Amino acid sequence: MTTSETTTNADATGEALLRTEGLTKQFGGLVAVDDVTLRVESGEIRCLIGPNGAGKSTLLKLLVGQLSPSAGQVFYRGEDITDLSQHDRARNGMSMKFQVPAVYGDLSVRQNVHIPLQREVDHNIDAEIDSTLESFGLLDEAGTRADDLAHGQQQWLEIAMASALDPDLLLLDEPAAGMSVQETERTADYVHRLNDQGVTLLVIEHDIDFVRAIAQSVTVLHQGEVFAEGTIDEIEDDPDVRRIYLGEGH
Ligand SMILES: Nc1ncnc2c1ncn2[C@@H]1O[C@H](COP(=O)(O)OP(=O)(O)OP(=O)(O)O)[C@@H](O)[C@H]1O
Repeated sequence: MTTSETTTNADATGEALLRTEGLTKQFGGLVAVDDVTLRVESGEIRCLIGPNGAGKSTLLKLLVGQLSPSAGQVFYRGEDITDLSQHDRARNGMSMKFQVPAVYGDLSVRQNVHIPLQREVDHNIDAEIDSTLESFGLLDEAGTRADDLAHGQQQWLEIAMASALDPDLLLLDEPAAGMSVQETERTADYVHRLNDQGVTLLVIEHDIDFVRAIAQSVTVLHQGEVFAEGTIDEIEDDPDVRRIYLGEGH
């Protein structure tokens, strides 16, 4: 098993941006997330990998407040946010893009990006939408119905929506799923640019080339537990990690 001290960006108080303590989620008799204690440091790009059913999506939903844990706590900037709603977590700077694209298919690309921004009392909202669309290569598609976008563009639209409110922490569930090599590379560029702008990212991904392109550190989940942590090289060289992936087809 690998452990590493590759991430040392904790803030001046030594506090991680996001931290969990013994986080656990049971569905009936199934323990989907099992006693997970994890730190995500401010400024890092962390990838969360693991075989199918390892508990990755469930863990992200616990972090963002879409699910309540059976046990354990979530801390954000040192504050216990376990009982905060998803909305309140978003107001504190956490944002998430889910695995299944959740754009509003009947609305235009522009209207979709307007949704997260509509509470803003900013007179420059049109300029803000334009700039967000431009950042994700979608300005020419502003008037297109979201349902009529290509799959990759829908994924980018969702990342655009999740990043429209300038989150400090962005959680992405398989942002490159179903993308071509070129689209995946572009998604990696977007992730890097968001990170350069100060966004901390926690990304679930199966595509190891994408993980290699973006991850500064990697956490491996297996059967709901943290199985290994380290750099991508350490993780790929870890015989125990290789073993749990054998026969998984990833
Ligand atoms: N709402 C739910 N009710 C019951 N069981 C669930 C629920 N959500 C997830 N599970 C189960 O919890 C386990 C972990 O699922 P989860 O989707 O978190 O895994 P994952 O690592 O994201 O998998 P994948 O890589 O296939 O997306 C699985 O056995 C899954 O069937």
